[in-house]
Amino acid sequence: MPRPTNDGTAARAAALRLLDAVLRRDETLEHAAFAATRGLPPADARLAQAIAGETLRRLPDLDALIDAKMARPVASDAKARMVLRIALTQAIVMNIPHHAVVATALPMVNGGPRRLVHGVLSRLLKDELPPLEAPRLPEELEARWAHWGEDVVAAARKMLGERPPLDISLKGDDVAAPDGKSLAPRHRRVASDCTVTDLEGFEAGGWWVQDLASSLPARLVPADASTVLDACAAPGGKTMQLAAAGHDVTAIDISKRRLHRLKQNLERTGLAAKHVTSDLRTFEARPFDAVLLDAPCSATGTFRRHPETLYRARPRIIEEMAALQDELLAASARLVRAGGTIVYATCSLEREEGEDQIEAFLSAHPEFSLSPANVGITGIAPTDRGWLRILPGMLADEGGLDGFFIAKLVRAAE
Ligand SMILES: C[S@@+](CC[C@H](N)C(=O)[O-])C[C@H]1O[C@@H](n2cnc3c(N)ncnc32)[C@H](O)[C@@H]1O
Repeated sequence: MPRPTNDGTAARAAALRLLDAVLRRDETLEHAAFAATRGLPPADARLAQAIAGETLRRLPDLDALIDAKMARPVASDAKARMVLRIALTQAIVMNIPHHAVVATALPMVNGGPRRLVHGVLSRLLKDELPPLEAPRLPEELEARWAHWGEDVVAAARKMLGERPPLDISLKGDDVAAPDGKSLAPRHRRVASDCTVTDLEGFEAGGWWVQDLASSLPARLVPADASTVLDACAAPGGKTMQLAAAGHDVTAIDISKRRLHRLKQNLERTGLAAKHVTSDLRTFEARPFDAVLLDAPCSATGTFRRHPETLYRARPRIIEEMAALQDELLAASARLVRAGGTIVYATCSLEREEGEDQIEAFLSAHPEFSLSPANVGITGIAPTDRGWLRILPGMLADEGGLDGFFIAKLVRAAE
């Protein structure tokens, strides 16, 4: 087990392991953090995650700066480049003194490309470094999102360079909760530079952290739906909304580990829902009045909080996710009663996981039709087709919200 250090090298080595896990092994930062920061004091673990996260936000710009100082090209996954990326991030974004940046970078390349890293880093740190406030997105992603419009891509860049706001959902109207601006019923946007567990009312359990966009799908479940299946439920943000709204909720998820977190969330908030570990595709039950399908996806809409999605969401992953969503939608159709509602959602900015998915579903299931996804929030309105497409740039003056696609599908009465 690594020993705690007071010279900062262990945190940088952990940041390097995190970056490596994301860029070379396609892991999420959250998943990679278990192994990469094991045994580190919490402050070092937090620093490692902050360095890796900030590096991933600005990778194309960091690489351009590095390349300008390299005599010969260096592979994108070479250790020298990884160490230089981490070092530059600390100097540019985190305002860490240059001597500390160099002193913690060089031990990572001892016995390796130390001379190269030292030389390039010295040349880089001599110059005035740009602030990188609106970082470029990876090239292939900028190309993929171009169809949303230049303004959307520009807004995405801006959002990537900013600290995302912290949204909370309230269990009721009179709960103890931190102050903040309310953009929707039972929503509050609070200061983001704080520790969540220190905020007012956390222990009392009257609220939970949930991006405003992520709270929209549950708002579309009809108030008179008595029984609701939360079909991909963990860790339970939407389950809690549904339970707080008074529905009889059954929450299922294929992951036992994630469902355990849902159980803990229900316990903290004192809300009730049945929970079952199950694959939705084989789940059997009497049809529900409504099914909320918050499907697994590439999660590219959450790039502000999870910048690694910008690199993980390659076309093959999107294709695999779309195939799974197709199966999950078919299972949801089987589990909703005649006259009932399916709310389908993905935190993705890819049409394959949103618009295309629903058009294909409607062709294969003529018994379903779209109902306008009106959430009654200023600035968030359904498209002409009736679904909600949440894009970068929406509610920008308020701090924005995650990218999402949400459709409300109603099954014809028999
Ligand atoms: C987007 S997350 C759900 C987030 C959750 N609705 C919330 O608001 O907290 C998608 C979830 O789908 C689950 N999942 C993936 N495949 C599944 C399947 N075949 N059946 C049921 N759940 C599945 C994953 O384990 C994951 O927890």
